[in-house]
Amino acid sequence: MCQDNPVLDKPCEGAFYLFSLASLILARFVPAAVLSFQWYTPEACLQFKEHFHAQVRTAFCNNPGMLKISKVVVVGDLYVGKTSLINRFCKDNFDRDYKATIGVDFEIERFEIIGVPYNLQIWDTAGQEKFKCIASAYYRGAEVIITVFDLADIQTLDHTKQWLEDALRENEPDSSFIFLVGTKKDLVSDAVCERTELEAIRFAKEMQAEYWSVSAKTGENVKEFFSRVAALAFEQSMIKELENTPGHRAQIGEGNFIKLEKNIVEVPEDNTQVSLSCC
Ligand SMILES: Nc1nc2c(ncn2[C@@H]2O[C@H](COP(=O)(O)OP(=O)(O)OP(=O)(O)O)[C@@H](O)[C@H]2O)c(=O)[nH]1
Ligand SMILES: [Mg+2]
Repeated sequence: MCQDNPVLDKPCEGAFYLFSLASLILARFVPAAVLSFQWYTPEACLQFKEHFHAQVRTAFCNNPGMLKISKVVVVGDLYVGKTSLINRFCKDNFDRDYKATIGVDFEIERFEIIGVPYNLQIWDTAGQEKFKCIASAYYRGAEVIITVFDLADIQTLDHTKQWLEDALRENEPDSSFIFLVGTKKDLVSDAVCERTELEAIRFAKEMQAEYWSVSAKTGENVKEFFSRVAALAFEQSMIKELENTPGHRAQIGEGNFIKLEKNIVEVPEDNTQVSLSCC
């Protein structure tokens, strides 16, 4: 079983809190695309209840037993570390040996956001050319597209635009959050990392993506990154659902919501962070 994320559970203090709050307020009111120049840090991933859209808060106060699922698709060159990133997050392990993904694979990860259960369905796709047509069949309906490159192999960054273009082609315009993720942070020196990140942030801007750097080996930024993914996807899908539904609140619970059998969730009135629940 996964442990609760200690970073997310511990209260923020002092400068961290201010930074976090400022980032969140920015993140709440400014679309991710506009923020793409920002370099996200673990502190930026916290999302408090009051920062969610009022419609979303109201919907969940009235319907705390609903469970929502969002689809996440992870793309990028072979060997960049897509599977390792997902395995570090979902299974908290790391394998030094390379085992190429054949076609696609997926994991479901449970979250609790503002006291509400929420699932991410994370699709891991193969980077090898020969599997591309199998993998691309699974791009459709992605609420989040994560384009991955290897911080230690700059060429893989050049290819991210093509991966993103392929994934976007299968989705409605402006329907997906886009992330650009540099992996294997542990393999590069601070100077190389900094240089590559400058280039990556430039790419992220063009791709209208949010940039993160992580290490599946050490776990650096991995939980924080997926918590950010979950918080943004959750809010966006809720707002979309509410906007697309005449009568808004009256219709909550239809569409792709899954009703839980029993009401296991209490929505607390105080500040509630995004937290990871057991696998
Ligand atoms: N040092 C280090 N090695 C990593 C990291 N992430 C992945 N690797 C290694 O890089 C290799 C490739 O990782 P995978 O996760 O299998 O790569 P992939 O992108 O899923 O590859 P395909 O499935 O072929 O598309 C493996 O040997 C991993 O152990 C990391 O953060 N640090
Ligand atoms: Mg793989």
